Amino acid sequence: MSELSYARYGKDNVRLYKVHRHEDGSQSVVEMTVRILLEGDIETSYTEADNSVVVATDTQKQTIYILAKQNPVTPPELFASILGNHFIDTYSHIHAAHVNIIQHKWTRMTVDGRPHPHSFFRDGQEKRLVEAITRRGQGTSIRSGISELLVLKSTGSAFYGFHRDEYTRLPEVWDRILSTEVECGWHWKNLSSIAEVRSVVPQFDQAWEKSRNIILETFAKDESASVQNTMYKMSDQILAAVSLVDKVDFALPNKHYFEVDLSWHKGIKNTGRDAEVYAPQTDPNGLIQCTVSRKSKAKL
Ligand SMILES: O=c1[nH]c(=O)c2[nH]c(=O)[nH]c2[nH]1
Repeated sequence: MSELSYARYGKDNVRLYKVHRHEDGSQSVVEMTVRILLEGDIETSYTEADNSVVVATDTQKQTIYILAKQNPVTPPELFASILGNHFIDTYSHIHAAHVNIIQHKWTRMTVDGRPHPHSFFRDGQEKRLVEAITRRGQGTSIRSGISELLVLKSTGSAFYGFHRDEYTRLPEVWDRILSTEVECGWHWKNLSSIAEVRSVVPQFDQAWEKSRNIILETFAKDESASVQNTMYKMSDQILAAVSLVDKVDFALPNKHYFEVDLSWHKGIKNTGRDAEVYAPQTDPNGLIQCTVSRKSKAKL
C-alpha cells in the first residue's frame, strides 16, 4: 500500500563551544551549531518499529562533543568531514552522513590598543557555513559558505533598461541605494577521503577569506547595473581565485529603500536628486539567485 521513499534522521541545533588555550596565556574560542542527518539501512525503524538499526540522536550529539574534544573543530570543513567519516566508518549500515555546521562570530576585543587575550564580542550576525555530505565509497562533497552578511551602498548602483509593458510601474534609476544580505556558497571538488580533506585544510580558511573579500570589494567597487550582474561578477572572481572550487551559488535579497515624497509639507524637495530621507522596506523584497560553474574544458 505504501513505501518509505525518503528517510534521514539525526540531531539538529547541537550548540558547541571550544576553547583553545595557547602557551602564551591567551585563548581562542569557537562557537558553532551542528546538524547531523544519517542515511542508510534504517527503513525498518520506520516500517517495523525496529530500533536496533537506530543510532540514537542522543548518541549522535554525544559523539559531536567527544570528537570535538579529540579533534580540532577548525576549519569547520575539516570537523564536518571528521564527523561524517566517523558515522560511516563506525556503523556499517549507515551509508551517508549529512553534516551542517554554522560557525558564529566571536571577534577578539581590542583593549588599550591591544588584542585582548580572552575577551570577544559578537561582531555582526554573519555566519560561516559548511554542508558536508560523506557517502560510503564516494568521499566527501563540501559546500562552504557565508550567510547573513548585511551590506549597503548609498550610491554606485543603477537599474534601467529592463523590460517594460502594461504591468510595469517601476521607473528607471541611474542612482539608487543597494542593500542585500549575502548568502553565498562555494562547492569544492569531491574529496575522495578524509586524508584528501586533511591535505587541503589550509585552503578552507583561505577560500573563506578570499571569497569574503571578493564579495565585499566587488559590492563596493562595482558600478552595479543590477543585482544579477554584480553577483555574477562575484561568482566569476571566486571561481578564478579558488582552483579547487567548481561551482559558486548566491542568493541575494534586494532590500528596497523607498523615496518619501514630502512635497505635501511646505513643498519640501525629497525625491530624485533631492532625496535624503528614505523609508527602508522589510517586505516584499526582490530575491535574485544564481549558480555559476567552472566551464568544463573542451574535450580534445
Ligand atoms: O537589480 C535588480 N534586479 C531586478 O531584477 C530588479 N527588479 C526590480 O524591481 N528591481 C531590480 N533590481
